Amino acid sequence: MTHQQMLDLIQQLNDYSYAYHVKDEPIVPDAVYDRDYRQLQSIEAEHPEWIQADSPTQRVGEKPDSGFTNVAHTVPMLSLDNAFDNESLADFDQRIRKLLNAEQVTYCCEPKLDGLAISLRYEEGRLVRGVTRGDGLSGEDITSNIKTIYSVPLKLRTKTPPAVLEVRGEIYMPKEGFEKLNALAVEQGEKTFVNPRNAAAGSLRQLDPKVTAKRPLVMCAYSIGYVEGWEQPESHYAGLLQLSEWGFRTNDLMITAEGAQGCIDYYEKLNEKRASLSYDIDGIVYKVDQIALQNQLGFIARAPRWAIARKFPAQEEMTRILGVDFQV
Ligand SMILES: CC(C)(CNC(=O)c1ccc(Oc2ccccc2)cc1)c1ccc2c(N)nc(N)nc2n1
Repeated sequence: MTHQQMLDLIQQLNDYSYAYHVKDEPIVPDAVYDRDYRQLQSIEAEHPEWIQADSPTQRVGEKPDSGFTNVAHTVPMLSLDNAFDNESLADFDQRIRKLLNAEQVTYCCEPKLDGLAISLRYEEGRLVRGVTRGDGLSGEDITSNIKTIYSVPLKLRTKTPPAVLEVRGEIYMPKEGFEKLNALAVEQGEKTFVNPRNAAAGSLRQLDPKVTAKRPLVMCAYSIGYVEGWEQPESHYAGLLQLSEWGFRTNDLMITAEGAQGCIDYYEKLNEKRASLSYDIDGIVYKVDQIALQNQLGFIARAPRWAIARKFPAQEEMTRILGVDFQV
């Protein structure tokens, strides 16, 4: 096989993986993926000098020699103010309309996944670093573990990537993967995790990427952070669609809605769906969709004035563990 044929094989395998892990629409049976993957492994064994950074064989590397280093975020990872009821959502909308002197504001409404926040840095379209949120100003460099997650693209799916792109998102463990992981832990007489969020956190804290690679982790993008050499779209929602084209998983339940009522309707709808989702959510994040309006509104201390989280009632851990509903 020639060098170009190997490059085509890498592209083919990455296309299979994008379809399966990002779009949830597999285009080949697993056996085909495995056969092509093994073929790539044997070519790379024959020609190590041909190995590419975005080859799927490069997802599971060696342990970092000593722990995780601390890295400063280029742009802080901000926290969110909370709204606890519909009235405070209405107050949020009213405050914004007043500050903007606007009749009605369009919001981007996104499920708030119950996982860990992460910031990914791409240079010329290639993944160079993955950093945990930490205290918002700096976090731990867990790149070796991040690379093992199939829904994290090793290379952006575009020939004209931004010079620098930082993407923020959530790493989470779907409920089914969580149940299977705990069942296996019980079988092996090991510690079980209390909930998917803790299981995801524990999996990302592993020093050995080979352990993380065996954990069913998913990454969902929710924000463009720092960017260089690319004209950002005017709307946050359009920015997320662009991320999806570049190879990131975004949440298919996100919508744009008009005003406080649109946000309240979305809350009621999602609250009904919540128990049937394949992953845990702990609320909704509402964001002013127009970037120019976000910039006009700015931030209060470490939270944006233009975004707010609306939490669902805490899901009783006992309900989860015993499956008995304690809501009286
Ligand atoms: C809105 C934001 C706080 C992200 N945005 C930022 O972190 C952020 C950070 C600097 C920004 O601009 C600055 C640039 C320089 C200095 C200060 C701010 C803008 C946004 C946020 C936080 C958590 C989220 C979550 N769990 N789920 C979803 N779905 N969305 C979320 N969105």
